Amino acid sequence: MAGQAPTIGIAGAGAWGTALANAAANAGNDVVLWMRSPEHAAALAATRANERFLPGVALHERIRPTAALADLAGVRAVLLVTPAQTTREMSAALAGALPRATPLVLCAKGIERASGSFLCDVVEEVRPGAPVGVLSGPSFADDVARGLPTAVTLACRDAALAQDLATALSGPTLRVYHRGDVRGVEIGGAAKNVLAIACGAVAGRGLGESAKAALIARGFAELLRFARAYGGDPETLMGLSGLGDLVLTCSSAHSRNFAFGQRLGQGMSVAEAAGGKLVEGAATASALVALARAKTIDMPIAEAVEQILSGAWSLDQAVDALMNRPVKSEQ
Ligand SMILES: NC(=O)C1=CN([C@@H]2O[C@H](COP(=O)(O)OP(=O)(O)OC[C@H]3O[C@@H](n4cnc5c(N)ncnc54)[C@H](OP(=O)(O)O)[C@@H]3O)[C@@H](O)[C@H]2O)C=CC1
Ligand SMILES: O=C(CO)COP(=O)(O)O
Repeated sequence: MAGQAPTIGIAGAGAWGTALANAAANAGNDVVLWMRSPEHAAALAATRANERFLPGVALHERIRPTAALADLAGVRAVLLVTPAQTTREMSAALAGALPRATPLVLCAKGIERASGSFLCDVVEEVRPGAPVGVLSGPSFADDVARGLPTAVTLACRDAALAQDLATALSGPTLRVYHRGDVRGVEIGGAAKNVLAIACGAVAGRGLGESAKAALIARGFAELLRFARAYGGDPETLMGLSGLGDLVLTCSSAHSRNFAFGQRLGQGMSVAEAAGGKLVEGAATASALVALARAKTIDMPIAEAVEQILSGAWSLDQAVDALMNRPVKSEQ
């Protein structure tokens, strides 16, 4: 990439897109930060802050907000940071704006609900032959934006590209590891959100810390089984994007997925519990469970979350179902 301007493009200026923009700028890059609303872009440019999604955080001076996709045309790589379910429409829009060689790095965590496709497969369908990567790991936007030490993983099938992008994005407070296992990294991010809803529900219902720890451990076993069956490397799942993110998201009410589960556990309806926030695990649960069933992968916790979300089971029924499964060997 010698000779190219060190500019990173970011599509999506919510909490995570804005935090990543600041981190990329801190790492020495110029950043073009795209959002769909021209009014929002004008507000960011005028106030040098994103009060709607990341209040109290100043926008780095090297970030240029824009609502014109064409402004991303010359960048070194684009990080796609809009919700998982917008991946198809956003990659199609970006396909029209970017040269084929520009890598697209997915930062959303989920599985496409309508098709049951992994997000990287969606991007590859829409931009055949173009380089695709995934960035994922334990990282609350607020922490990254405040410059607290954070580590994530960036995976591309092209190992040299993964290393190059990880180096470009790593800075004083964000450490980016690189890896070749795209599938493993994206599975970790997508599935942990569903499991975090279960952990939140247990906390909300007051079922105790022991139950939460059991869910994390047994949830991790589900993650491993699923990843193995769908071509992820189990070693990836032991790392930041798997176990690391599962532990973070299952332990903190700062997570929207955990907080959503917590409110379900306190007795709110599914609609009330979301509270207008993005809850990726709720959007992905049915697709995850359908993929698991298609390969007869045993994922009772993910199944229980899906049954609660679809209204088939109450939380108490889900707990009963999990506790009364036949006694088995731990694996
Ligand atoms: N927040 C976090 O700590 C982390 C989030 N992530 C992941 O990043 C992804 C985004 O999360 P986050 O930034 O927190 O979400 P937010 O809700 O904060 O922001 C979502 C952003 O996506 C934009 N958007 C929504 N729909 C569309 C669309 N159809 N077309 C274009 N833009 C759209 C919104 O724009 P508008 O304002 O116009 O609606 C907004 O800028 C999720 O998959 C999440 O799991 C990953 C790691 C950490
Ligand atoms: O993915 C995240 C942290 O790594 C953010 O989780 P939530 O979407 O649950 O807030």
